[in-house]
Amino acid sequence: MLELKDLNVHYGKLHVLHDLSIQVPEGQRVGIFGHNGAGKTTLLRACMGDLEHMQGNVQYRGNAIRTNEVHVNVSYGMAFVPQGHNVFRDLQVQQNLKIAGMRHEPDARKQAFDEVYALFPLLAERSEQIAGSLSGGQQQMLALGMALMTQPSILLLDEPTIGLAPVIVRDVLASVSEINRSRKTTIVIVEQNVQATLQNVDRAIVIKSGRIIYDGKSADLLSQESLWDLF
Ligand SMILES: Nc1ncnc2c1ncn2[C@@H]1O[C@H](COP(=O)(O)OP(=O)(O)OP(=O)(O)O)[C@@H](O)[C@H]1O
Repeated sequence: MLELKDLNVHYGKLHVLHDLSIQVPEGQRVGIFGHNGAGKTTLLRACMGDLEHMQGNVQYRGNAIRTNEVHVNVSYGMAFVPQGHNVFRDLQVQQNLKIAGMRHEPDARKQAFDEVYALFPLLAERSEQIAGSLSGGQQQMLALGMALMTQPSILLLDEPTIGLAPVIVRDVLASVSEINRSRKTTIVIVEQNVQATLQNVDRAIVIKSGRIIYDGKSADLLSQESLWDLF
């Protein structure tokens, strides 16, 4: 379980997140939506402890998440894929995956490789290709694969479909759902592609100016398009 209780985040004088309390059970897929600047990225960074300061309580699987200790928080089973294609462009696909799985012993790394290649056969086919020569969608698959090399129990994804063509958006979101289905990985995904994402998550949270204005089943939000005017 990921638990945020009375979370407040400021950047200097700017109060970005206001008294947020959210509980994400194991294995749930949660979509976080809202306008630019609503505080979605800040929320993900708070979950990882990737902030200078925050007030309130963030816990993952009973472990207190502390700021400035991302390396410790990762060891609790968390992985964060930030916005953009976070791959080493000059290295091969397999070298990218190897670096991401560096902390593993060889046997565990082999298992992680097998798992990633089973989920993304395209990465296996292109294991020797230079990452920078992959398409945008393929690079995003590689970024997901790299996150999976740490064998996380929760994946925090910041706009993984940004800049991708609609058909590729669907592929990336379907891959995220497949990761959840096959590995039971909890998913927290920030997205601007609201409709496509709602079809791939169980729960939707809408944030406006750092406050939760909707928290409910994604299907309910999907069927009430009038609610989309909220954000
Ligand atoms: N490191 C920072 N220092 C100062 N202000 C910041 C910092 N990061 C974000 N902000 C500000 O905090 C607010 C929330 O930003 P955040 O990136 O969390 O929003 P967001 O909902 O993810 O937006 P976007 O969709 O544009 O990524 C914005 O006003 C932003 O300008």
